[in-house]
Amino acid sequence: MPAPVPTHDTLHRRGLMFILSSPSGAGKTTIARRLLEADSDICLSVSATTRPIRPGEVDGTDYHFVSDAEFDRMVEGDEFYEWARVFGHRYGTPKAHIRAGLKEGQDFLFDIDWQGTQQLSQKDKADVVPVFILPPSLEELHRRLVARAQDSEEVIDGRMARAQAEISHWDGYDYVVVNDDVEECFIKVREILHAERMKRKRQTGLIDFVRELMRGA
Ligand SMILES: Nc1ncnc2c1ncn2[C@@H]1O[C@H](COP(=O)(O)OP(=O)(O)OP(=O)(O)O)[C@@H](O)[C@H]1O
Ligand SMILES: Nc1nc2c(ncn2[C@@H]2O[C@H](COP(=O)(O)O)[C@@H](O)[C@H]2O)c(=O)[nH]1
Repeated sequence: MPAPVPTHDTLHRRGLMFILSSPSGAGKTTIARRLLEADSDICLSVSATTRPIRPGEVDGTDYHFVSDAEFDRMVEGDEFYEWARVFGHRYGTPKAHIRAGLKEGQDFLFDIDWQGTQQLSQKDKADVVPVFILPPSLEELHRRLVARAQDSEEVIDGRMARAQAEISHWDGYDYVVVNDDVEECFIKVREILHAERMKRKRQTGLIDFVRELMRGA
């Protein structure tokens, strides 16, 4: 049977790795959740972490919460795409499914820090779309961490102490968005995702489609 003629609706596209990074409390998890609700074509890359679970978090949905020994086993088994130590705990991206998913056209959303972004960019630059979220001010960042009411004062102080060091990595990102108003920030981030999907290099089915157009069929 002859292969079906491609149409613009059925064009194959390679998936992308959409990364959101920011200092703790700037709002990347909030924006990530909005994006996942609004767009069924992107799914969250659920990281493994050794940090304790927070109230309201669900194991397997927000993170895979694992022991130090389990994390060691995963590192030794080469199960991570990238991993890093952040705020005294280890966090890593399990690589199962991601490479195969990208080939199939699945987009993945990553809520990871600058160390993980560097590692993914070094491995698969063409698939990575790195976005950095900035807070409108350090005062507002502190207010948000306190208002989130999920970390002790000591943990919040530690995260604030690291905020400027995190912000110093802003220039390693292709896109930078200030999260002042959540809705405005979400719209900008969604626009970046939509534009990146249209890049010629990602639309791998274009060659056959254009070939058909050129044949005048
Ligand atoms: N634009 C905004 N205006 C006011 N509050 C916000 C805004 N964006 C996020 N928040 C709130 O700030 C707090 C921190 O947001 P969030 O948990 O999304 O940050 P984060 O960058 O993912 O932090 P972490 O790296 O610690 O996970 C949350 O309580 C969230 O509801
Ligand atoms: N390099 C990686 N960083 C990660 C990963 N998962 C989360 N993170 C980053 O850790 C901090 C703290 O997160 P929190 O949930 O404890 O507040 C934050 O910057 C995340 O983006 C990962 O798999 N790799």
